[in-house]
Amino acid sequence: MLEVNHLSISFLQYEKGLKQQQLKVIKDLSVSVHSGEILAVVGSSGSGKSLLAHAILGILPTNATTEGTIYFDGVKLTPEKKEEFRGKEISFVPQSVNFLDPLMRVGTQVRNAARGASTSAQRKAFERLRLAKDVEQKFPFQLSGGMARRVLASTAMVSGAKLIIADEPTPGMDPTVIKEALKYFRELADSGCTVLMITHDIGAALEIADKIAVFYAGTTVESAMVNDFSGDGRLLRHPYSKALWRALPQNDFLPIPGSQPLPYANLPGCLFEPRCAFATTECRQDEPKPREIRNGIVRCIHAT
Ligand SMILES: Nc1ncnc2c1ncn2[C@@H]1O[C@H](COP(=O)(O)OP(=O)(O)OP(=O)(O)O)[C@@H](O)[C@H]1O
Ligand code: NI
Repeated sequence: MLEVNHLSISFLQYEKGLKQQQLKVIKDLSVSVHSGEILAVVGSSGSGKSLLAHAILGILPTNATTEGTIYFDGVKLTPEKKEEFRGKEISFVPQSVNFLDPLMRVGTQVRNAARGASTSAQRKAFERLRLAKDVEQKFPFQLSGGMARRVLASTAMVSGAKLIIADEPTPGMDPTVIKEALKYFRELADSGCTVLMITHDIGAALEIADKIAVFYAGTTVESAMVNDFSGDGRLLRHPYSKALWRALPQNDFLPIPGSQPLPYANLPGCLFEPRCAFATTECRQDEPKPREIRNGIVRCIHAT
């Protein structure tokens, strides 16, 4: 249903005076999701998760240049196609509540954004996400952060879209509402909808996703089945995925020392090498190419 192949995104930036430089923030990123599946995209802040969503939707800023191809339901997504599908076949739950129109009552917004969803569908979604009846009459500034996020999620839920891209849909929500929202996404997927869910919350991802794509410094280091995240993490293929898994409170709770390289660091070899406990001199030479191992994809020359 969705196939992103070798996506790269650069931003044109001005340095001192009129000198310009291309800053590559996403490099050779590929992901694919089948219909009825939930793919969770996890990775630290700044790894390129939102940019992937914006590239699929065609809402990158104008100083961005992209390479690579994106297919949706067999159709190559050109800028025209992206605009045609946006809000119809492809629905978006944005990370920022600033996507809400400050001057429009939220009930009307949800129905408009979902291209004419019925009032009863909108009310059902609000009820499920525990938004009181009077919320539809409110303006965005009258909502709390968590309420605004529930309004944004409702839009995707009533849209009837074939593909939902949800960028951090749950922060600020109560645990019971998070559970309900996740269940809602799962039901939509079970009824044939495809979901790409971007999240910091690996726990939430593991609860509902079929597959997990792990992002690091603008690329996918691993795509794994959800069941690979279990036990001591030995089924995982990349040292970063294993480290993420072990950093969870229910596991060893061990943080990973160091930090993600910045886009302009321009490391020659593996981007995770500086933080990797298993790195060898070969890791510093070439960028590892994606390889298929045990039904997953990994970018690490040492993975088995
Ligand atoms: N308009 C822009 N111009 C220049 N760089 C940008 C722009 N937008 C994003 N970036 C850079 O691209 C990288 C990826 O950003 P992105 O928003 O996709 O991260 P993210 O994984 O969604 O992070 P978070 O989890 O914090 O939402 C970051 O290094 C960011 O600084
Ligand atoms: Ni983001």
